[in-house]
This record gives sequence, structure tokens and C-alpha cells, in this order.
Amino acid sequence: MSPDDLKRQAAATALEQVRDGMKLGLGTGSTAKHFVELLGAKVRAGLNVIGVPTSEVTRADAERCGIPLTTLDEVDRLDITVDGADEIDGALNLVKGGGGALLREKIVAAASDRMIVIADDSKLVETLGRFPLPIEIIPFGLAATRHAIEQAMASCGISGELKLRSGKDGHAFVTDGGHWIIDAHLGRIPDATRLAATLSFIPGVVEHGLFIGLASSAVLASPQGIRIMERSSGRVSGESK
Ligand SMILES: O=C(CO)[C@H](O)[C@H](O)COP(=O)(O)O
Repeated sequence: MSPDDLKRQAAATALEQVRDGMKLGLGTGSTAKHFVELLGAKVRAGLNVIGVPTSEVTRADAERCGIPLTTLDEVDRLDITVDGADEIDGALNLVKGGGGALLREKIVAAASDRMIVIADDSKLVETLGRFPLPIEIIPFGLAATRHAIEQAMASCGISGELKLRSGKDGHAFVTDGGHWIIDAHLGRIPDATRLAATLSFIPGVVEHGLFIGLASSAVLASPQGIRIMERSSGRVSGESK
């Protein structure tokens, strides 16, 4: 079974949670794209839902699939957001933003009653940080913001190379919000909650890819089957399907 088959299986399992009339956050990335496609098929078969896309790429995909869309200007709460992740730890904390959509993804997830993460099980890690942590910044004051990020990391006892993300044209990658991304190559983030709070204090940082306490469950697909991790009363438990 290919990694893409596993992503689609995870997406199909999350789709089982969708009910008629729901307002849905639509994630970004190759796994979330499977969810959008499968949801689109259900919509064309008569399912009545409305979606809020987390990126312009997902907006285009959802429109192509015939999913009715709205915005968080028009609705203030969503029932479920389904999105992928770059890393997931045992406490359901995440690293996201590999696709550059972390800001809208976090706003949409935070406005949702539930966030279901879908992934192949290679995304499950013991400690976050092997995947470079995306940090969305304002272009103004790049050197000063970079320095502040280094200081923030040092205060959490970690260090690593900070690389400004490039786009396909070789220039700085520009997010849907008009910002840049610094990828922090840390290797290991022993205290993700502390780093998340520390980064949030930096004026030039718009958002970072640490999603702490936002995911309600994760659907992880492997060749052995589907594993579901669920947060309930602050504790995370696992179950195989
Ligand atoms: O955070 C994201 C985009 O900003 C994606 O969810 C993350 O990068 C995972 O993508 P994929 O499903 O392609 O592995």
C-alpha cells in the first residue's frame, strides 16, 4: 500500500464523522486534499455541508469538487476541522505548516469544536522537532525577528539553524497572508508548550507551527490498519480499527 493510499484511508475514516448540516474546516496539504476530494463526492451525492478552506490552494480544490464555501467572517464557529500534520506526538500536539498554511490552519482549528488530524503513521513521533518548525513572520525587520527567535529558543534550551523558506522562483516564499516563513531546524523540542508560548511573545512572529492542545483526535493509517488517538478530559487514548 502506497503512502498516498494510507493518506486516503485516513481521510475516508475522518469523513465518517461528518454529518448533514455541518460546518467544516478544510485543511491544506496532500492528505487534506484526499479529504476534500472524498467530501466533494459526498456533496455531489446530496450531503449538505459548508466548508471554510485553510488556504487558497484548498479553496480552489474545494470549488473544483463542488463543496459550498463560506468564511470565518460569515460564521464564527465550525463543527469539525479535518487537516493533516507534519508531526504528531503522543499528547496530540502537532507541528504544522510544511505547506505554508499554518496561520489560517490554526485560526480555523481554533474556531472548531473538534480538530481531526489525518495522516499516515510515519507522522507520529516521540518528540516533536525532527521536522523543521515553520515560523510565519512579518517581512519587516527580518534580522531583528530572527535574532529574537534565536533568543527565545535559547531561553528554552534549544538551538538550530533558521532558514528563510524559498519559493519555486528562488525568492522568499510568500504565504496567503503576505508573510514569510522561517523554518527552524531544531532536531528535538523537549518542551513544545513552553517554546510555543515563548515564540508567541515575539512582535515580528505572526504565528508558529506548534499546535498545542488543538487536536481532538488523530486518524493514523498504516499497512496494519487504522489507529485512532483521542483526547478526552485532557488525556489521550488510542484505539485500533
Ligand atoms: O500543515 C500543513 C500545511 O501547512 C499540512 O497539513 C502538513 O504539511 C502535512 O501535509 P501532507 O498531508 O502533505 O503531509
